[in-house]
Amino acid sequence: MTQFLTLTRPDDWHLHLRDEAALHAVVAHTASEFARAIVMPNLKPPVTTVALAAAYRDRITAALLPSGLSFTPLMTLYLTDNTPADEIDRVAESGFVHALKLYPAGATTNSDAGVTSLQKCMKTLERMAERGVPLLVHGEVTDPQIDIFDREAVFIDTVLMPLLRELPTLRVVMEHITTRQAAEFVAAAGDNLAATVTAHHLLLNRNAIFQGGIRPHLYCLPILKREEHRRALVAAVTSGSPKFFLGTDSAPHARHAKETACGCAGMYTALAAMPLYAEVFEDADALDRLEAFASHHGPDFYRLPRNTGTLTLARESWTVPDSLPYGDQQLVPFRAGETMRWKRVD
Ligand SMILES: NC(=O)N[C@@H](CC(=O)O)C(=O)O
Ligand SMILES: [Zn+2]
Ligand SMILES: [Zn+2]
Repeated sequence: MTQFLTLTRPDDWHLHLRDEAALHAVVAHTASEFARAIVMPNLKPPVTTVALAAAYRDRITAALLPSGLSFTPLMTLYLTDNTPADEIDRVAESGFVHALKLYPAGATTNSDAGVTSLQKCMKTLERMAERGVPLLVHGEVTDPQIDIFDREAVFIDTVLMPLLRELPTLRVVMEHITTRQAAEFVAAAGDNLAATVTAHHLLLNRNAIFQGGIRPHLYCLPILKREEHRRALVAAVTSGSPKFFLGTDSAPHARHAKETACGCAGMYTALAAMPLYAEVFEDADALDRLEAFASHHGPDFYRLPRNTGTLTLARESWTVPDSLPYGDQQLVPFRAGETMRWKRVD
């Protein structure tokens, strides 16, 4: 049995760091495993311009200072109906903003300012295709008539396919994919389409949300799906295809905002993200493919250099804390109170 796992230092290609006290509470967890992360822009108000992204990047760097960890936040902008095409030129020339994020209005946490119709953004999307700036998509339709478990598959057919037909060179990352349909669509598409996959969608199916009672800490968007879909995701990430890479979608919300009559969507996996992915790959008998998924495919897609340092995990059990400090509140991490199989050792 493998006892130590040393990998090129990985990156997280989908992360929520929040702001202020929350940012201070979480950023070192990510920076202790990952060299870089694509930082999501769904703050309140959202990060819609290169100038706002520069200020947010500075707040992240300042929050990390006490830890002494080296970490590069890769910034993104929140696409709105009114993002001017000229902002894309500023992105392309910035050197630190790496993508724009499409939140269909109303699809998820802090998406109210999101896009109401892609038709309103065509000039801006054309400029992104010209300048090679990737579009990251929360791929779910928002039509309340569509069953929540079908919203990703319907998004592919009704939004993503027409968009890629209209702009065949646009570079797109389908974020946090959760279905067989998404895995198959991405695998079969051109090099300009890739996907991130979370640890929780690889580890759990939708039964987990209701095991012995309702479990608000396992509610996220897109919602967990059937076992058939989880298996398709595991097959995709262990296939060796460069189109799939690591994105935790670690999304902290205070305990009281999760344990309530109408709880927020999001799981906090950043405390031990790599040990979670290691379980998935080990259980699929594919530990030798973890490094490419976690450390190679992402930078290759984003046209960035791979990291030079390493990260080592050891087979060593430890117990995840029941809760973590989160400003003057609490944060319940994924697997709270449970035992982990792998531990980061440097
Ligand atoms: N994934 C989630 O359930 N929540 C994310 C938003 C998102 O990535 O859709 C959040 O910001 O809380
Ligand atoms: Zn999302
Ligand atoms: Zn997210």
